[in-house]
Amino acid sequence: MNPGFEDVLRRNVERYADRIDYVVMNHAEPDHAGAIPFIMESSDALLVTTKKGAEMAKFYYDVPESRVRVVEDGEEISLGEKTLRFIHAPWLHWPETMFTYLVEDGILFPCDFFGCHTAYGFYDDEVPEILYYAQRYFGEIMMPFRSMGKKALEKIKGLKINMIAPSHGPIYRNLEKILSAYEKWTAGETEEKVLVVYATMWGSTERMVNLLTELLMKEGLKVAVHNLASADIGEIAKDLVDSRAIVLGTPTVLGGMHPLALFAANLVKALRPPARYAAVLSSFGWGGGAVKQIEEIVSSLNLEVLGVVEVRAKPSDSDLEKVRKLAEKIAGVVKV
Ligand SMILES: Cc1cc2nc3c(=O)[nH]c(=O)nc-3n(C[C@H](O)[C@H](O)[C@H](O)COP(=O)(O)O)c2cc1C
Repeated sequence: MNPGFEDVLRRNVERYADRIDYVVMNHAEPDHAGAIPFIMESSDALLVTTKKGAEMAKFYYDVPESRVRVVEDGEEISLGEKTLRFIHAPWLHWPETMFTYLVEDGILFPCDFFGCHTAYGFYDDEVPEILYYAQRYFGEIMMPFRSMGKKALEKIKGLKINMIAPSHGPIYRNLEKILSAYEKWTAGETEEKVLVVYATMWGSTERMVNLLTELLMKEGLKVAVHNLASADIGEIAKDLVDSRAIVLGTPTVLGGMHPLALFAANLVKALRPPARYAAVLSSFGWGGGAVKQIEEIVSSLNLEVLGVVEVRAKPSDSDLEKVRKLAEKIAGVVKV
């Protein structure tokens, strides 16, 4: 629980129990574990976590070894009528993460996995656009750890799960939709979709972006376009989850990429999306430099560059023809 909400936590605990024996820490990040110093001080509880979690609890929350019970993968703790089973699920999205499974009720507490950044709705079926929130969260938090997510999904396959109660967003009592979405996202399955992110100062890059977008849409592709001057980074992360190609548009600024485009390129690098193809649109005034910089970044990613259209000042007719050719090439590989 977030630091600053200790009193809320205390009141909630007092409603249900007169003592605490165990505090389960699925994840050490402060939004989940920030109240641990308070709860450890005000009780004799043991902190239940993975080995890595014990190390994190020591550094973040000064919890001594004597107050920790390290649990192995699959280990259970009986609370009398209820049993908690701990499932190691590392790197979702920190190294210490685990899931807790309440055996008798079939409730899985996967912490951040399956999360949504929305406070709207208690159960999934009360939020019609739940998959939108789930995809956005996946893109922002889980996408770089797709292979670990895949392993975790395999691990919980044999469990009888009635509900999934993540630590952010609604509780899932209908599992099929979210499980099949996670199967797809962790496998890196993309759609016939192109993500276009761009910056522009005087509209030249934007003219090429607009033409490319129009042509790709005519080809029947989904196109998500974000002008970086006003873009919502979470939306870009969401669109990276299922886009097969990424187009970056940037003018040259001071011998390199526009700072917003540089930011976007670094974001793509960090989030490790499943896209396979890239293309670049760029404009310069005298000497250029943006394309060289973007090519350096893209070469460190696992992306095939389908084309670069670089124009001086404004795009000429022959430049626009190159954009048309690029659109054809993109459509040719993105459509399967
Ligand atoms: C602040 C600023 C810095 C620029 N730096 C360069 C530069 O270093 N090299 C260059 O070739 N052009 C430079 N330019 C010119 C732009 O790259 C050029 O105007 C380009 O056509 C802008 O594309 P846009 O219309 O998509 O914004 C600069 C322009 C501005 C406003």
